Parts: sequence; C-alpha cells; structure tokens
Amino acid sequence: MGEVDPAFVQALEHRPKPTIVEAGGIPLIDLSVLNSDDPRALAGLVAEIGSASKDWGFFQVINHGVPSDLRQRIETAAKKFFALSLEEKRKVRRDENNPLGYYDTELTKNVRDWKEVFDFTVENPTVIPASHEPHDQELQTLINQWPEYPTEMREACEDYARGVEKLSYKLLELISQSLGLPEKRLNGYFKEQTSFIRLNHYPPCPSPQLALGVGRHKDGGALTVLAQDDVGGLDVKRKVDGEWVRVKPIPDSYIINVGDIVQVWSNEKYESAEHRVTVNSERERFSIPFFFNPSHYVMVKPLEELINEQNPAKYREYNWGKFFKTRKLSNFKKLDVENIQIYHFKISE
Ligand SMILES: O=C(O)CCC(=O)C(=O)O
Ligand SMILES: [Fe+2]
Repeated sequence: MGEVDPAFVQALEHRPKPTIVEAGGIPLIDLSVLNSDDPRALAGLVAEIGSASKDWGFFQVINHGVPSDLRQRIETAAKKFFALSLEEKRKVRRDENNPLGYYDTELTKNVRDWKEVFDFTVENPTVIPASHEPHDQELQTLINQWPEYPTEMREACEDYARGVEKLSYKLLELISQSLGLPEKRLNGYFKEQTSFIRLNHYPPCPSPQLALGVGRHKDGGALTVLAQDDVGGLDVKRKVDGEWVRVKPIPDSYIINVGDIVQVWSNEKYESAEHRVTVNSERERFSIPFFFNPSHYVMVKPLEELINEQNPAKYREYNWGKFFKTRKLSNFKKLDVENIQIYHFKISE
C-alpha cells in the first residue's frame, strides 16, 4: 500500500467501506418511447420519470438518442488530453478568476479529490456574476480555453455538448410533465444557460480506502447527464435506507441525477441524491458529466403551481448565479465555512 498526501484523506466516517453493494433497483428507463405516438406509452414514460425522481433522484437511460460517435470522440479526446504532460495541461489551467480549463486540485467540502478535470461551458461565452458577494451586481464573461493538443478536442467537445443538450431538454420536459406542468414550463429558465461539461480523470490511487475521487455531494444545478466508462466507482446514497450503493456501468447509457434546483422547484416532491466517487488501485477511470444549469439571473424557488396552503413553499428564493459562484469558489480554495447548500434557504417548519 502506498501513501497519499494527507490533503486527500477523508474523515473516518466518510471513507468508503471495503465492500459495497452493487445497486439493484436503480431505475433503468428506455427513452425509445419518445419516438412513439401512442399517448399511453408517453404517459407511462412520464410516470416512470416521476417515480424515479421521487424514489431515487437517480436513474439510467438507454435509447436516449445521443449518437454514439459523439461520445466516442469526446472520450478519445479526453484520454489523449489527460495523457499529456502536466506542463502541457497546465497551459490551459483554470484559476480563481476563470473557472474553465484544466485543474488537478479540486476540493469537495474542503478535502482534496483524487482526480484531474477539464471544464468547458456549453454556451461560449457564458455570463455569470463576477463576485459571490450578494450586493455586487458586476458580471463576468467566461470563455472556453482549448488546449492545442489533441487537435480534435475542441470540435469533439462542442459536438458532444450539442448532442447532450438535446437530451437534457427532453429530460427537463419529461420532469416538467411528471410534475403535472406543461412540457415547456421550465425551458425559459435556460435561455442563457450556465451549463458546463466536465471531463473527469481518476488515476489509480495507492490508498483507495482513504481518499475519494469526488467527496460526497449533491449536484447544485437542475439536472446532471453523466457518461461513465466501464470501470465503475460512482456510489449513490440510497434514499430508502441511507446505504451507499454502486451504480453499475451499462454500455452506452447515461446516468441522470436530479439536482438541487429541481428539488427546490418541485418543493421537495423530488430530491437530489447524495453521491460520491470511489477510486481503486488498479484502473484509471474516466467520466463526463453535463451539468444542466439555468441562466445566472434565475431566482430559484418552489414553482407557484405546486404550492398552496396545504403545501406551502419550503424554500426562500435564491439567485442561481450567486449560488454557482459561491460553490465554485469553495471548490477552489479551502474555506472555514461549509460550502453553500440549498438547506441554507430552507424555511423552517
Ligand atoms: O465521475 C462520476 O461518476 C461522477 C462525478 C460527479 O459526481 C461530479 O463531478 O459531480
Ligand atoms: Fe456529482
């Protein structure tokens, strides 16, 4: 067993157990129904999405319509990029001001993650607040930084983004319908989306029982559409019993997780699930999450149509851009406070 730097070591209660249950029961949803014009089949799909979002906050989709060559091209480009020297990768390094590009020192809840990443936004440029301070109105324009090598990286990333964006809108529309709302009820919030895609590389770790690839967390955006390779390591905290279970890789499927924004919009009918990534000492792992996020100026709050006297709003409204900026900052440097969470906006009962 090798040694890892103490910055990576998780507190005892957050370390992965040596054996983990492979999750039976994570809903597997076949989206080919979307091509059918049988209203009953569509209603069945909407109901499936609703139960999966309610009971798990996590599901996998197959026959999702994203062409497999888009995924192959970005996966190949990611492998080539991460295989470059550190010096080469650091030419597109991100910093406190520009959160886009290469990074190998991310923190989740103040502990270092055993991974390296490359981030790019789906819209180029993307506008976010310049500061996390609530009263500072200044904005910042983010521009993607593309590496020189591999030369096909930019095109592979941009094409993939367009493909997965379509799937994300489809899922958003299904979620909206599953809440009893019109199909396009939520689309307007994404006009100037702050969505971004992350290429994750988890190298083999000499002490996989001490560190995590990504520490336990919930995704702060609306939805995450994740491509994982065949290595496995993504664990979800199962809602029924709080047990960590491993998400089994299924070739050419996507893992969908409901983010905090959907939890708030739905007034907790749906709940974002806590998840983490464990690493292993033998095989490197790659994954590609697409974080589907609204425009920075969106004020997130329980949807009017879903609240009433019997079911009053469980959250105060908050500004998405400020939330996003605060999270980014806490992932960048060690803070003495816990990073921002939606429960900070929860209305106590
Ligand atoms: O690598 C994975 O499977 C998941 C990564 C993740 O949860 C994240 O980046 O938010
Ligand atoms: Fe995540």
